[in-house]
Amino acid sequence: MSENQPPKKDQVYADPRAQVDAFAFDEGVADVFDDMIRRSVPGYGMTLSLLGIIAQHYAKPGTRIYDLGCSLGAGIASMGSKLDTPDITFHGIDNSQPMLDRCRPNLADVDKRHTVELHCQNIQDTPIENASIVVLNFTLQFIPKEERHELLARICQSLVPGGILVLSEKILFDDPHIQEDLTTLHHDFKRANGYSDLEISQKRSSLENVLVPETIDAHESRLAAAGFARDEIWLQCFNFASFLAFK
Ligand SMILES: C[S@@+](CC[C@H](N)C(=O)[O-])C[C@H]1O[C@@H](n2cnc3c(N)ncnc32)[C@H](O)[C@@H]1O
Ligand SMILES: O=C(O)C(=O)C[C@]1(C(=O)O)C=C[C@@H](O)C=C1
Repeated sequence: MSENQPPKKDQVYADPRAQVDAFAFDEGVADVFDDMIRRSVPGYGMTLSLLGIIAQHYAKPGTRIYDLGCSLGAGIASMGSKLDTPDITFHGIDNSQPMLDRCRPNLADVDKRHTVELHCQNIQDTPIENASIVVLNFTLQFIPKEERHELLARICQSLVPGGILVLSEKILFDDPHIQEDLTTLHHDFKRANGYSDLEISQKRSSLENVLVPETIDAHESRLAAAGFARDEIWLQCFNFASFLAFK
């Protein structure tokens, strides 16, 4: 993602002899993360580019925009590089130092227009205030299920009137046939992007109990319980969906 270096290819799960450990956002993953997420999440590029348009609509002068689980800064770059709203401060939060170490160089354009603060922190401990936009782009799925409500309730309380949450997640389906088919289509997408069957199955094992997806109903019930007045899915690609939630 850095403008100066060619993207590094994700081969984290390509070695047949390697032990498959629980998935972690460590140096090895951070080093190839842009390639990994683009080849793994259908609609990721579209999610990012439309996030820029969403930000132009909902950002309010004198407020903050939070990207919780900002990784390499792709969300902040997409929102901030064209945003003209004055007096915006971006807050990028991630608890992976290897991610944040590689983040700032990707924000050169945003840095010219807005203040950007990066914090290495658990998003569950991050004070959130005066927010017009909060983004959880494929991050809530890594928070223990029973702790998700509290985070969303805090986010809702922090939003200024007219503020929004963008929540993107891998999702589950109640119907086992649909679950099976959309999982197969997701794996077909990965194969079409050059991943081998071994890489797909090793990554699947490593994400087991680390990335815990839920159904659309479960997300929408939690958003309502957390205080959001309404929400809608604005993008879905196979088993990945993004919600817009309004205070
Ligand atoms: C799938 S990545 C997010 C991708 C990124 N939002 C994007 O759009 O490119 C999930 C990120 O959330 C971070 N993360 C997971 N749990 C976290 C937590 N409890 N606190 C802070 N960051 C967390 C990980 O380190 C990782 O960088
Ligand atoms: O590869 C998968 O199966 C995924 O679920 C993709 C996913 C994600 O949704 O966060 C999983 C881990 C990495 O962070 C990148 C992408």
